Amino acid sequence: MITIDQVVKRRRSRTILDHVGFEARPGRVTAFLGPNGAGKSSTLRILLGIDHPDSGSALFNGRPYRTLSDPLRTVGSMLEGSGAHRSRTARNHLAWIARSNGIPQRRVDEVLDEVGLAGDAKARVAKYSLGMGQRLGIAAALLGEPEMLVLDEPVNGLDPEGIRWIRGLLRGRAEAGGTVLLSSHLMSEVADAADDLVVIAGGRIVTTGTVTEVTAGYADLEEAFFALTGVTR
Ligand SMILES: Nc1ncnc2c1ncn2[C@@H]1O[C@H](COP(=O)(O)OP(=O)(O)OP(=O)(O)O)[C@@H](O)[C@H]1O
Repeated sequence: MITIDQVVKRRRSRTILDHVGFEARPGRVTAFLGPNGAGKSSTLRILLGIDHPDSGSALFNGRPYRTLSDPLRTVGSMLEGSGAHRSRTARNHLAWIARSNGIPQRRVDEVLDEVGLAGDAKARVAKYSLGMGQRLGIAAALLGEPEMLVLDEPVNGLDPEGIRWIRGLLRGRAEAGGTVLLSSHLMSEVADAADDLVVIAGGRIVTTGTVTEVTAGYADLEEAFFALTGVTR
């Protein structure tokens, strides 16, 4: 269970997160949606303990990320692509993360297989496409077999087959009882894969609910997104 409560973040004189609060529950895929600059990454950085809020809290099963005793086995995360150094291979990158977190090396091959990178595992990350980098980031998130996943814009750079693949992966994790939170600025590409939606605009949560609840009264998902976020087409 992920619980974000009344998070406020200021940058210089601007309030970029204004009492942001929502939950992502076990067994469900929660999509955190909003246009560019809405505050998605800032919220997820606070959740993952990279930034501090000015007030409020962001917790995994009631605990801040920084206090988790075995973070990679509890929460798998991806922020801004793979995070791998360009000169490394995917296998080296994952093996290093596994080693430094006490995760068995057999998991490296398992996750490479799971994300479809087994055939490219020995290529340097510099040669990877954007979509392959996303798959590597997701592989790292899965290494510790965590019960919760937090992914920032995971569909970015994926082709239609990749988007279908990630939808299936996220659904599978939720069906196995996991908690899945992913952000996107593309409503249509993730809403189909989601159970619950959280929509943010201008640093404020503008709506939360199931897909049916959020889209009630609108022609379709796109219409709801544009109306709720004030983005003009
Ligand atoms: N380090 C920073 N210093 C100043 N302003 C920042 C900083 N980081 C983010 N912001 C501002 O905070 C707001 C929210 O940014 P954030 O990156 O969280 O949005 P986002 O919804 O993730 O959008 P995107 O998908 O474009 O990253 C934006 O107006 C951004 O300019």
